[in-house]
Amino acid sequence: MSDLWRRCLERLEGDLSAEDLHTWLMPLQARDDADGLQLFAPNSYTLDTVRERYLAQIEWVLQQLNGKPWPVRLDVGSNSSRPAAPAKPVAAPRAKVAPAPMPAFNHNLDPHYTFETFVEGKSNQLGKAAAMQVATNPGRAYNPLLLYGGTGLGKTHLMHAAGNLMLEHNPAFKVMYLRSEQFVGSMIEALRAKSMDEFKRRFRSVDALLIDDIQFFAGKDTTQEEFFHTFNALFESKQQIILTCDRYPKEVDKLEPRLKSRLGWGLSVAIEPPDFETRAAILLAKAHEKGVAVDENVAMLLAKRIRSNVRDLEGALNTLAARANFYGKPITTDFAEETLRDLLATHAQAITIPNIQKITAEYFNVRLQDLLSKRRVRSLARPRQIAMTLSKELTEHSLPEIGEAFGGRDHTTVMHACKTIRKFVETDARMRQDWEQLIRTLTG
Ligand SMILES: Nc1ncnc2c1ncn2[C@@H]1O[C@H](COP(=O)(O)OP(=O)(O)OP(=O)(O)O)[C@@H](O)[C@H]1O
Repeated sequence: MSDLWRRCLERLEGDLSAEDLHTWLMPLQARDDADGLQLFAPNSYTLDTVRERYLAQIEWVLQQLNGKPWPVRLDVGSNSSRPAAPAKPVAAPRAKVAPAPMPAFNHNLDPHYTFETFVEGKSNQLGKAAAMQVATNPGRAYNPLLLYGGTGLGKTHLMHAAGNLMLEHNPAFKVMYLRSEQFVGSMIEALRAKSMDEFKRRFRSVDALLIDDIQFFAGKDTTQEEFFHTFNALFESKQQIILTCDRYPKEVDKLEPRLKSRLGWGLSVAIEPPDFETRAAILLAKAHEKGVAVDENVAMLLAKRIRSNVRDLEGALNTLAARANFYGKPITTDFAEETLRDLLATHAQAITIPNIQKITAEYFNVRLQDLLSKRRVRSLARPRQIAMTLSKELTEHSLPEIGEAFGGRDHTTVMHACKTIRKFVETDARMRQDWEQLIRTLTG
């Protein structure tokens, strides 16, 4: 094993879990030469994961070990295999083979996540528009841009899309994407190596900093402090900041108030769970992208039954595609029902009116019998309206049926509840959070 790589792994041991280290980094083979370190991954999946999750950290450690930036090249293959076929036959010994040119800047962006591959719907159109504006006019449109919402709804996708578009407009633009854990990891490493100046320079020298899932900063005081200063430096010199969070940041416990206030300086946009039509459209688009033949009936079946998030929808599609491929069968609705029986049952199970009533009552800490009673005090009326609206959105029951299930109420009462709650969800952050949390619990 290359000595440099061994030392790099030793350093990383402190920052990464043993599982991550064994799953992703140990299987890599390394070869170092004068031009940098070459890492070989056993397959492209490992390669993509290493590039996306660990490359920035590896480069950082190598820079610490070598006292200067140290290029890393990632390839599929093994140390003993020949390097990727050169364009022309190379007669000279390996040491003289010119290395492939390194990208000028390691932006960590996934090229598949673009605006073209993002399906727009009511639930995400504001987020998409804002991300496009920011990408077209970085540092000037909205700064920071914060995309927030539940898991698997496309926040990361939009963030990468913005970064990719910035690069398309200007390939020299220094965009840096990283997950918040990577920011934390780099900072811990810098603290340990007493190289905080370098750390600061590195993050402040970018044109656009994209940090995913900042809720992980909660409770990490030193990280927040450092991020706060990075934020200020970038903001003042009009460098673009894009962040994502799994909820409205004001609702994240243990996030410093001054940081929360900074996050509100630009534009915060909620990404909502997609409605039925958007789910079906996303599914067809993903199937097309993956070259999987899926007709509209199958897309509608999955979109109707899997409401939790796009990641689950995509997971179901992948399962279907793999099974269909294995058995050499076309993906019909019968095949989908059969293959995904357990999965669809799990998703269907939670979504009955009684279950919605029970979960809503628990969430708001009220008694189920009070929720269904005629009492009209506000502490009961609001949860009741929410439960009615959830029943309308998440089940196939009609307004009269829902009214009946809620203590024999008229269908106009249910209609009014739905109208009120939808308006509240759009305008009131607290209400939106309750709503999204309940949807997650019911559909997750
Ligand atoms: N509107 C959409 N169009 C196309 N693909 C989408 C859309 N929304 C989500 N996806 C896909 O769903 C998957 C999950 O999305 P993503 O990782 O962006 O979610 P997220 O909101 O960042 O979730 P998390 O908070 O868990 O990181 C990705 O493969 C993404 O491409």
